[in-house]
Amino acid sequence: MSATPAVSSRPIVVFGPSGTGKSTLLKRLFAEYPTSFGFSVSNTTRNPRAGETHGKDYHFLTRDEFLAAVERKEFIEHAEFSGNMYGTTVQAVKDVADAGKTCILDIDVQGVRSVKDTDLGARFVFVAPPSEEELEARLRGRGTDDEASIKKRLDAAKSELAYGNTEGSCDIKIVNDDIDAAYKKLVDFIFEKN
Ligand SMILES: Nc1ncnc2c1ncn2[C@@H]1O[C@H](COP(=O)(O)OP(=O)(O)OP(=O)(O)O)[C@@H](O)[C@H]1O
Repeated sequence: MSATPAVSSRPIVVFGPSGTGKSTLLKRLFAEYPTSFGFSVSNTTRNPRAGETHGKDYHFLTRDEFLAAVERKEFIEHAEFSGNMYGTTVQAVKDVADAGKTCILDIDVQGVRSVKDTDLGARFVFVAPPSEEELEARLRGRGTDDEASIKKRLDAAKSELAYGNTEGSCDIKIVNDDIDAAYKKLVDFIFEKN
């Protein structure tokens, strides 16, 4: 068995259209290196559910606290879903590095732009589909979205692809054609083997 490579404090931002395979790649990464990586703890204004712990599952904030943190520009990204606010702060990402892990951020293009405006020193991975046809096939094959949601995701994919293909948007573009090859590229990039 090979030794686990040294952990970097620089966050890794993974972005790309919905259905391109980000979760699939990250699941494999976390399974292979269970102690090296972490996700940041999100903030939310929704009420805790049974068994959820403040600071572990979420940082639970009142709406006023949340809005004050937005005002202080503490958020990388935030959004409202069914009446509750959710978001990721710069501090939450730094907390992961302070715990000795590399923070992985799986975010959209707006979030990517926002991370670039911080002092996090992140590295950026654009996960691209082999083609738009294959992306559509994967979204359908996943079986988690209805027709309207698939249309919405494919629409959003166009601007995600355009951004990812822009010079300087990422440090590496990984075309997720063959999953094993794509995963190897991801690992080599993360551990700076190339
Ligand atoms: N290289 C690959 N070849 C074929 N199918 C793949 C490949 N990678 C992922 N898939 C499949 O494509 C579908 C979408 O993958 P996944 O859910 O990981 O995408 P995602 O980018 O995380 O999407 P979202 O942003 O919506 O969370 C899944 O059914 C997954 O099993």
